[in-house]
Amino acid sequence: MKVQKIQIFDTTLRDGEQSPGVNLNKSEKFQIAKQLERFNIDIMEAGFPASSKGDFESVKEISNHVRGCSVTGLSRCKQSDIDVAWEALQGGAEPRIHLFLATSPIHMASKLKMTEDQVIERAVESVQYAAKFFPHIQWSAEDACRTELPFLAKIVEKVIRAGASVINIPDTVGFITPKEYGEVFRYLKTNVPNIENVILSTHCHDDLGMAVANSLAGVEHGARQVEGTINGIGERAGNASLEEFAVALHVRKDYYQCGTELVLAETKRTSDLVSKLTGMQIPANKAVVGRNAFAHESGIHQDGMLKNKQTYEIISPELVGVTADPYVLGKLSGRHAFKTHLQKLGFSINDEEMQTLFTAFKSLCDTKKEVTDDDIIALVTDNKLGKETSVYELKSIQVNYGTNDVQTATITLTHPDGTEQCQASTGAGSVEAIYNTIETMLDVPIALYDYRIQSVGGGRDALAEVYVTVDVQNHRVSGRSVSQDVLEASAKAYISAVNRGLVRTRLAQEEAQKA
Ligand SMILES: CC(=O)SCCNC(=O)CCNC(=O)[C@H](O)C(C)(C)COP(=O)(O)OP(=O)(O)OC[C@H]1O[C@@H](n2cnc3c(N)ncnc32)[C@H](O)[C@@H]1OP(=O)(O)O
Ligand SMILES: CC(C)C(=O)C(=O)O
Repeated sequence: MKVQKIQIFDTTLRDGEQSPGVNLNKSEKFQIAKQLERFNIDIMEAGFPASSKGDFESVKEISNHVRGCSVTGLSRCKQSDIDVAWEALQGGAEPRIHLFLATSPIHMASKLKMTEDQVIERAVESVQYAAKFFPHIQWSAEDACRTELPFLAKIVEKVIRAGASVINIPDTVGFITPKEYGEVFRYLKTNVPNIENVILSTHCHDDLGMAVANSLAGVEHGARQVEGTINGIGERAGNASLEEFAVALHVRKDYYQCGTELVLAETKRTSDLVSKLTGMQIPANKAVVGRNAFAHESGIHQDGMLKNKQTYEIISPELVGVTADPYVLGKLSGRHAFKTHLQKLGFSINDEEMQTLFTAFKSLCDTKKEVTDDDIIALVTDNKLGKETSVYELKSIQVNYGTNDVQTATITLTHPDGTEQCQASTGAGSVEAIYNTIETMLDVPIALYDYRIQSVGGGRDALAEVYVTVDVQNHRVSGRSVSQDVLEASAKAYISAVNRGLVRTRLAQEEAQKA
């Protein structure tokens, strides 16, 4: 099968920056440009040089330093814009200008206030003028998809004759459907002489959610360049998302018989960088780069995936540089995924334990939105603890507090072997005094990692709920306790975390011995 190459024209730094709220400085634009170079795009639209001094400087810097692709800048059909663009782009390896002029009746009459003939004349003049400087000229018919086809064909013919080597057919307002867009390309191919000598390009907006589908339709009808942005950012609802387009071509090569030369493994990194620097968050369910794009939560899907990934996965996450665990445990998960996850966490569980743990897991899921690894470790250790008698227990606690004093806690603790010990220690605060005292009585070193307190219920008799996270011999574990008294809840939460830590340490030793 012969695979036809599609050129990727990235306009993240131009149309992408037209996203409301996005404003990239020179250094941010340069960082994105270098990542786009690693992504191996073919053409990078670095900005609109005549729009501001800052954008001019950015385009110039990118053009002078990016070598892996051709750098271009947008320009109105206006000599002064073309001059500024040349000044910014002339240091580049393959300088290219992107000229545009609107061709739809509404844009010509209301915005440009020009007749059809004037628009043709201006377009031709501008291409001819740009040809004095630039070896490559792209010309775009702004709002092409609301342009009458005979007029579109006429102006395209004239600008080709004037020297344009790429003709772009933008769906500026995201209005067209895939079938109609294909028709536009088919019409131009049959009605414009010498059109085979130029590259036809798509540029689709996503107002009706069809930007990627339209770009693919353009490719099916002869477009050999596709414009878009990373994460689909851009004016209004954005542009065609390049990562979605490229992965669609890759996965459905059998159908499109076309491909890009993008380094797809750089997809996620590129998307993350653009999201970070533009401040535009990626929706979790966004195709290819969303947090959930490769995540499977329901039991039947997870079971299928564990048996054969091809049951539910058409894109391998590694293809686009995603490494996250695909299995999300939640209330819709089943036994197969739960057991596999326990194994990943280092626990081998027999059938009887599995039954108890799975029931406990399902009830936890009914009360908690997201079940984390910490929760699952707590389930396993609590299951073991439930059968244990050998744990530390708080027998009594007394705290001496004074505003000008160091605080003192006196604690009686029952050790796992049944013996009792009473000890006192000081601390800068009451909770610290309690934790210092408990630590002096334990056989293992404990490091406090996190402490949080909240009230349960309202009013004077509200309960105190304390969460504690500690490290016990390299195992991070949490404990929780609720009590009428803040200090008692603090002590009990700490001891509960320590008990879990000790069980976790012992389980790890048992697993190591088995291995
Ligand atoms: C579809 C697109 O995404 S096109 C790109 C859109 N991007 C941008 O506009 C971002 C950068 N733009 C800017 O910074 C400013 O608009 C500038 C610097 C380009 C121009 O600013 P101003 O001179 O103040 O003009 P303003 O933006 O208000 O109006 C645009 C003018 O350009 C004209 N114009 C619009 N498109 C074109 C074109 N392709 N070729 C020639 N003239 C054009 C308009 O008719 C209008 O002319 P008028 O002043 O004679 O009425
Ligand atoms: C300048 C052109 C290509 C454009 O951005 C559009 O029409 O949307």
